[in-house]
Amino acid sequence: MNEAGTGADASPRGSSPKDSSGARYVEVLLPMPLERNFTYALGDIPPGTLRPGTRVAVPFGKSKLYTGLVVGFGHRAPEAYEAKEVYRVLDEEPLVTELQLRHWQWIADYYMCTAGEVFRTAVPSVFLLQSETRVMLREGADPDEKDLDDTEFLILEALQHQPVLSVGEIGDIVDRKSVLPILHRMIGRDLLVLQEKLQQGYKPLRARFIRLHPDYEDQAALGELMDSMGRAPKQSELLLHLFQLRRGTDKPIRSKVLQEQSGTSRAVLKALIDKGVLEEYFLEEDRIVSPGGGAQHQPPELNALQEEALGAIRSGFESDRPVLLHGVTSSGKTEVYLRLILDMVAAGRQVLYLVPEIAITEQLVRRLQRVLGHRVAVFHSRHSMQERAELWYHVRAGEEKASVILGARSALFLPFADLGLIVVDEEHENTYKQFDPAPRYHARDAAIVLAGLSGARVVLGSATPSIESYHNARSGKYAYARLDRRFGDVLLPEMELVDLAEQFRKKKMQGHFSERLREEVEGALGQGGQVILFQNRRGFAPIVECASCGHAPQCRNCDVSLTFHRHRKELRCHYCGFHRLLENTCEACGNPTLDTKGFGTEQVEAELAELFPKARTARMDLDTTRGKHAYGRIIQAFEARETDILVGTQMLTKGLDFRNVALVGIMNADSLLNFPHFRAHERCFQLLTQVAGRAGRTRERGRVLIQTYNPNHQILQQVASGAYDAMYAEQVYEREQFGYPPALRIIRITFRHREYNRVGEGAAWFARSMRMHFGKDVLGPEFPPVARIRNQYHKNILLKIRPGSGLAQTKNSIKRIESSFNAISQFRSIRVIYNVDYI
Ligand SMILES: Nc1ncnc2c1ncn2[C@@H]1O[C@H](COP(=O)(O)OP(=O)(O)OP(=O)(O)O)[C@@H](O)[C@H]1O
Ligand SMILES: [Zn+2]
Repeated sequence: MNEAGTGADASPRGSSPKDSSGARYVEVLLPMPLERNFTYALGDIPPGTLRPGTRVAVPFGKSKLYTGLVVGFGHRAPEAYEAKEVYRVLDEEPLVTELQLRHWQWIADYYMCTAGEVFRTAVPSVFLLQSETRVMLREGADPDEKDLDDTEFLILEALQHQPVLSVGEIGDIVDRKSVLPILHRMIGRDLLVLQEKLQQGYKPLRARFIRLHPDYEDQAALGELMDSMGRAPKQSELLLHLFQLRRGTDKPIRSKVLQEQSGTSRAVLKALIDKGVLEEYFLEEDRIVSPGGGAQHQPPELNALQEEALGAIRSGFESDRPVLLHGVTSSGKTEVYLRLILDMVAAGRQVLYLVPEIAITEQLVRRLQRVLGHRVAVFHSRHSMQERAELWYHVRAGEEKASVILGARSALFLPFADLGLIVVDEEHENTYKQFDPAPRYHARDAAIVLAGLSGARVVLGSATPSIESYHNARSGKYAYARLDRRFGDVLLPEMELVDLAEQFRKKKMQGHFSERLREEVEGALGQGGQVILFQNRRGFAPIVECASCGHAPQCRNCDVSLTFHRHRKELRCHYCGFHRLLENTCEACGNPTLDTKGFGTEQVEAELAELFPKARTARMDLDTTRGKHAYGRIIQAFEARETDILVGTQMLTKGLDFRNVALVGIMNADSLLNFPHFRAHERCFQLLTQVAGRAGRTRERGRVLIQTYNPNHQILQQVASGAYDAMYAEQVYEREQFGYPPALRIIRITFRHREYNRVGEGAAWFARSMRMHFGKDVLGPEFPPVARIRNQYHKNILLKIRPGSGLAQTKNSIKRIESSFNAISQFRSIRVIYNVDYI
């Protein structure tokens, strides 16, 4: 089964007229991987009520209902099948703009998927009710019976008996024709919600905040109060600290901070609350918006370098090109974006601020809200569907509270009314590329196309630009601005490479800590500084091996060794989540001689407890950050200096701004160097430079220690000396030699099936056909390093596309090969997956 449906009978897409007058048919896009749109009859529906982007409920397949989008109009019935009738029109105003439809079509064409797949990804699922969608009563919903019509009443009653029902089941209970629009309306009125898979470990992060009771805001009353405090010195001390904290800010004050600052106990605070002098209240941390609405604070003055960069960006905009802002870590790129954002907001246009990972942007949210107030909204995949749906409408209406949208790659799909600027922060991050499922788009590149359609500006920012973007800047395709120095002229951290082989030989290792690293950690802590330790593997040890027979426990679904997690005494697969308890004896030979190899963050943390028993440590990796607010908690504790040493994986690298980090230690750089990928060296440079960039950002120069067995490796030398341009020159040269981007474009084609032999035969057949067209530009098929994941075998073909060889034509040829492939019965069940611009 090919992912894109049957490619054979594809009809040209997007060719039908957009004008509805006199139309009797509509062309409907369904949120599924179908190669073409379906035509439906309008029946009694007046065509004037429809526009492209309006949702309609339509039947599809055997008596199933789907939510589709009108994309065109027609006067004649389709020839191949009898058109069914549209059941209902779901929107008065189109949910999706015509500009979005054009953008989706570009994504579908470029990334070789269907517009239906883009539709499914782009629109929050709450807008896409279909027969299988499961709905339930919203907790606490208590509608007045008067406000309900008979059908609504019936639905609510049915849901009281059976808490979860599918849309199809509800359709059977009431009149099936009308159920979708009614449900959409009831969701809009907050009576129903979709059943969502609950986030694992989800708990809203609520913190206690404290304020003066409004009665005492009055000067006279306050004076009286302070006079009466004579016999309670601790209480008056605490009040004085509260006034101090309030000075110059109107941010909410956390009870905990007040207690710490005043050095008083909870009992003192409690006494004042009981007296009615103070009030305690709760807020969810990520909902804090500066009170009073509008912008509260002026942004800081830019320094001369920042002004210069700002000027360069603005003149780049004049030339209608995207601008690459290349600024070393902590050079103040964010403040420069802020100026551009303020310009745009003042002009009444919208801004999209893309970040690689939304969960770790609380710091950034706070920085933006300080200046922009309530005009910033966060689009977060962990927000409830309701919240995402609301934001959708705000963005579409161009409301003030949706002036600036901060989000990860999917925020690109919001229905902007008037988009003026897109900021792509940390543009080099590979999380901008969606890997699975289709559309496998690159958000940076799709953002540039969206900006082109919207008449918006684009600024891409990074301390370590991707080779592609820097290449585009050098060739003049992008304009370029540079920030070479850190803000406040703080020096970039001093880097030192520590030779692990030598340390072992001289017996200077303790666990995975060299003598140098131990000294530096001690030194940093001794001076009240904080430490970040980076290890790119989670868990305790990636491999468990029997010392007697050499057996290493493997995942039963994937071709990988299981990782040992000591805390849970478990072996876990990082590909499929399979886990089991670790036995004391080897499952193969029965000897109690199991040993671990390699190490992950959990082990680093355990060693720290022995080496630095007094230090307060925390760990940030996938295992410790599953809940919605887990990142936030770890980051805030580190900011508040409640943690001395933070151990983590690459999550640590993404734009965090800590003030007090004196030392960054890279536990082992070698696994990054030896990764089998044409981008390995580029990524290693980026990752290490970014982690290193967390050190010494504000006052004193920070230090970075890199432990490695390859201290003379070119890339590590380049990291240590901050030689981005040298790294770039070398990588570009190599990629030209071996034929990789940016010299060429690549498409990776993956074949996936449960049976090893079938994948092999199918991929071989496909590769042979491709070689007839493309000759030597076809590489493979090859099994990837992990050939089986979740019981599916994978095999890859890589196609290299030379400049000027017609991308569209190439894709058509591949699609034709795929049609023939699907005509061969034993191959039909093999999934074919395209990844254009595979990174
Ligand atoms: N003009 C300014 N006035 C005052 N403080 C500034 C100014 N510019 C930057 N800073 C401060 O300098 C620090 C680094 O700035 P910022 O976080 O914007 O750097 P960055 O270039 O985005 O860094 P990175 O790429 O490492 O994320 C921040 O704490 C920021 O508040
Ligand atoms: Zn597995």
